[in-house]
Amino acid sequence: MRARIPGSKSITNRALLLAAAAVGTSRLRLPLVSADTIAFRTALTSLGVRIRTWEDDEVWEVTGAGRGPAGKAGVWCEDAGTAARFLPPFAAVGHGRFVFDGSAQLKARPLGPLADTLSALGATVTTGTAGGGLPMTVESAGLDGGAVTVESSLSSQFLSGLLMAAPLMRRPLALTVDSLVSRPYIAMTLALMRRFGADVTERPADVIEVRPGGYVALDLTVEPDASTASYVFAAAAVTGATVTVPGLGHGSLQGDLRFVDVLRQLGARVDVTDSATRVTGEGPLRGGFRVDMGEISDTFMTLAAIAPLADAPITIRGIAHARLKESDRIAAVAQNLRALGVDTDEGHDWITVHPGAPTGARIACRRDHRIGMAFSVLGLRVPGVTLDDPSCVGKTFPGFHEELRRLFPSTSRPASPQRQGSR
Ligand SMILES: O=C(O)C1=C[C@@H](OP(=O)(O)O)[C@@H](O)[C@H](O)C1
Ligand SMILES: C=C(OP(=O)(O)O)C(=O)O
Repeated sequence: MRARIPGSKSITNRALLLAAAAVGTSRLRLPLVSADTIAFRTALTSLGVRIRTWEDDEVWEVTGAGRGPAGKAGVWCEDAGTAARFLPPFAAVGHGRFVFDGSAQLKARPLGPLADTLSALGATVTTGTAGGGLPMTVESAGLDGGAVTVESSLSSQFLSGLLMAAPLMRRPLALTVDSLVSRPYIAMTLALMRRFGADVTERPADVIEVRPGGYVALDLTVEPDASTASYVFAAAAVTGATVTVPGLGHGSLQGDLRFVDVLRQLGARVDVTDSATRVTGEGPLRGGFRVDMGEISDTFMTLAAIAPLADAPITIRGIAHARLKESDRIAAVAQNLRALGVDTDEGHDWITVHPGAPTGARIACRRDHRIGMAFSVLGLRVPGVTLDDPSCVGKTFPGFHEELRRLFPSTSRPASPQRQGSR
């Protein structure tokens, strides 16, 4: 079966920002169209960037001015971490006063290290709480660059935002990276910056140097989202089906494609080519391992939700920063697994899931799309798994339930809002 996986959120929102910072008109083909990317697009529009959509949203055309925004603006980031972390540095290389705000969920997520670094670079920044958080006000008259350290143990997004703004600074910027999580997202940022023409050098000891010179407009086709693909790959592994995702293969910019290595460890067959990735379920899942998912933490819930079906415990570690996302994801996964009758142990940065015979339960999604999607996969094997908020998937994959039903029509599938009447 060929899955229809929408475009990468991380690539879409980076490409929107880089196109907005470039001189000229860029075209993004097959962007992700979901709450997170529409929020990012709308936020850029509030900053004065011209964006047009064509062909039923299959092409987004962005006209950049080659500089940061000017004037005064209020910018609504909704639930999007990428908007709250990528847009303030872009505003700081502009001229004016910009106020960023977002949902209660986003307000609870950290921004302190970004505020500190922007202040060290010369912007005037205030945040909603002492530790940093929305609303964030940025007042600036452009930035000079220089040498700063970016504390990156809570999120890599602070560093990505600063890096992408750096070519619009007046002088070179040298960033020393301290305690980086989610490292593959920085490789994605640097790769996309280079495609848009930036001059970037990675030096020893985690120093990244970016020289001024701006960006040039580009036409870019967005790959399918690898984090989203984890759900259909896991679904193949637990049902014995074969699922192929075209357009995701060797050369992908997304670290989360490495989730298939975890499925291989569980006993699934995995084939990755230049143009596609295919996963086939091959009998019972083999547990009895520990895996560090700190670099691919958006996919740890996909593994944790199917882990009770394995023949031995599975420990996932290195994921403390997953407590700072749309929900405290370690707590959310543990709570829901226990509600399903599955033994679970957790610590600050790890979770152990024991084998079990999960019963049905109503999953508490905590407005977290990935909790909803991960437990829907378990629902393919366990009758009576329902979601308290099926529409939470709209943050990154509004058509998730329909696509899972299209791929697995005959499996006991509970998560559909229509059939369960649980909306
Ligand atoms: O840069 C990005 O596009 C992202 C980075 C990751 O966040 P952290 O760096 O906060 O772990 C990831 O969880 C998020 O979904 C997208
Ligand atoms: C953490 C996530 O989103 P963001 O940080 O971009 O809001 C996610 O999509 O899982």
